[in-house]
Amino acid sequence: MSVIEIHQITKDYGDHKGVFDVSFTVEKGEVVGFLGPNGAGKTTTIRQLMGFIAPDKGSVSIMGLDCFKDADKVQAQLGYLPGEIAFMEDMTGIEFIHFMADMKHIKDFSKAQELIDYLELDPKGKIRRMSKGMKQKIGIVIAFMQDPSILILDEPTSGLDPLMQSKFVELIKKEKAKGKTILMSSHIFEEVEHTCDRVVIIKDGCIIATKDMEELRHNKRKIYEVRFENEQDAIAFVENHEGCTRDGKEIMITLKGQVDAFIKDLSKYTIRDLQMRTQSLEELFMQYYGGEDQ
Ligand SMILES: Nc1ncnc2c1ncn2[C@@H]1O[C@H](COP(=O)(O)OP(=O)(O)OP(=O)(O)O)[C@@H](O)[C@H]1O
Repeated sequence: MSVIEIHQITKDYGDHKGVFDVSFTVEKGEVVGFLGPNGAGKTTTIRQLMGFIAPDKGSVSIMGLDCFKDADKVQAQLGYLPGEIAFMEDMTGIEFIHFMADMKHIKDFSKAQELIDYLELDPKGKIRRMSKGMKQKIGIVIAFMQDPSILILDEPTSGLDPLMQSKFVELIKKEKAKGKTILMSSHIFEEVEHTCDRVVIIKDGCIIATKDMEELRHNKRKIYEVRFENEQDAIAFVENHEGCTRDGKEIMITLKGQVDAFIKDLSKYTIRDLQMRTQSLEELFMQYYGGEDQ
């Protein structure tokens, strides 16, 4: 049995909005990234995992419990960071954290204090006067403070500065080392690359790819940028090479293998400059987002 099991769920909001026949699992100890463009259906899926809404069709379970029917039991086991946190704005940060700790029957506050210190959060002020980043840190403290074995995080680093984003990556790595099962949606490719074992990509409410991170790293293509001596040669080269783009005397092509024929063809021309770089994970994901074939 997988820790998280999403089986053929559909939640149809009409007008092609919602999620359609979505299935995936998260295994024990796995960190899975849930990626997709705005409005793709990530939060809608996560809300069904939290039991806030029921699927029209299909089923969602965590540790064998139905996420909607057994919502209370499921939620009690989870650490959850919502995409948009509903705060009690008149409370101070620390009052709100204590309030949530009481709701979750957390007696030992040491983990919460450890997280407050780690995230360099000053929780004394009123929430209504806090920045987006400070509020996000409060959300992270609340999600992690009960030391849950399963974490569901909806865009966890939204609003955090780069230093805090990398501290968050370290936090996920530590939790992963402890065997935690984590599902997190994200728009930040670097954090996904550094933390996830697998990524599930959703677009227009449907899963379009599930990829092992190692496999993705291995499949990264190489991007070649070539500056020709004269434009006519660049034009001729582009005509003979599919997927090649040109800007004046410069051409750009993305290759996976096939490099020998490319270099031999290039040698027929006078070349001013040649640069090669490995495709970033972001560029790779953009192919999925844009719907290009892999
Ligand atoms: N309660 C609702 N009623 C009608 N439409 C909804 C409802 N909730 C979500 N939607 C629509 O369903 C689609 C998926 O929304 P969702 O919030 O799941 O996307 P997302 O992948 O989390 O996007 P983002 O990255 O922008 O947070 C969107 O078009 C959204 O407008």
